[in-house]
Amino acid sequence: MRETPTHPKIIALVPAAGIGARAAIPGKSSLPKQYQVLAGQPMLRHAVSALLTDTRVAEVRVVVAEHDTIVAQALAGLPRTVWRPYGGDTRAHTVLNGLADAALSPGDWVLVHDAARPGLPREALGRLIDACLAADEGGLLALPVADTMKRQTPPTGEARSGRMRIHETVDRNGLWLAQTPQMFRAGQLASALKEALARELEQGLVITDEASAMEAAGFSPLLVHGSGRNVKVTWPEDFAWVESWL
Ligand SMILES: Nc1ccn([C@@H]2O[C@H](COP(=O)(O)OP(=O)(O)OP(=O)(O)O)[C@@H](O)[C@H]2O)c(=O)n1
Ligand SMILES: C[C@](O)(CO)[C@H](O)COP(=O)(O)O
Repeated sequence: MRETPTHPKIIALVPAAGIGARAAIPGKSSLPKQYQVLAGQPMLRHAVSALLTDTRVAEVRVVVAEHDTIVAQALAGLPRTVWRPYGGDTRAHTVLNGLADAALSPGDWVLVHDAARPGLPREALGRLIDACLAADEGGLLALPVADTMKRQTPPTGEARSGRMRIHETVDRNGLWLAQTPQMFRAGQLASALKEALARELEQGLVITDEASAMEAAGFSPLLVHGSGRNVKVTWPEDFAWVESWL
């Protein structure tokens, strides 16, 4: 990476190399969920378009699976948008590959956003950028937990199988649900992800988002109020209700 210039730029990076296993209907072959059409457009196009609504975002870089043949059509004509076939085995690998490929200075900001969150409102994106720039610290969109929280027994297992029982009620006070975008300095994020991936192998550290890698590296990312519309399409039934208000 180059030296940090006086005015760091802000780019967005969209990991879009997943297969959407949980969103697939058993026994039916389907496109990865990011290419499913919602309100006339592929979900990925909605997610990228949402990022482009803030003119401070200089570029959106989409990282897709190596043999992806759909992305060019899905994103055709969008300004300030490029895509690369460097998807990895996990989301963290995909993000790290995307960072390595981008010509970024360590001090540039990167907004990592799921392809599977097509409903990001412009105001929520703006809130995150404003908060991180003002504090000069990384952060993420998130929502305080609104429901009563239960922990299941047995502790591992398919939560949707219907064979789980309650082990205990968990105090929701102070708990948040992490969303994306998650905004960090490029240099710090790349180092944190590399370190976290090494520890994942050696110590079983779990990294499901960029913030978990940053936390493991000793940072305490800002929690910025997200939006109920910024949900992640995860299960088959999510497509219909997310589409209904896109
Ligand atoms: N190896 C991977 C895995 C996930 N992702 C991306 O990470 C985002 C959030 O992940 P998730 O919702 O878990 O997507 P999938 O991994 O596709 O879903 P599933 O776990 O159900 O297979 C998505 O934009 C997905 O495409 C990625 O780029 N590379
Ligand atoms: C990054 C993320 O969307 C934050 O909620 C999430 O951690 C990634 O999705 P996964 O379903 O846990 O793989």
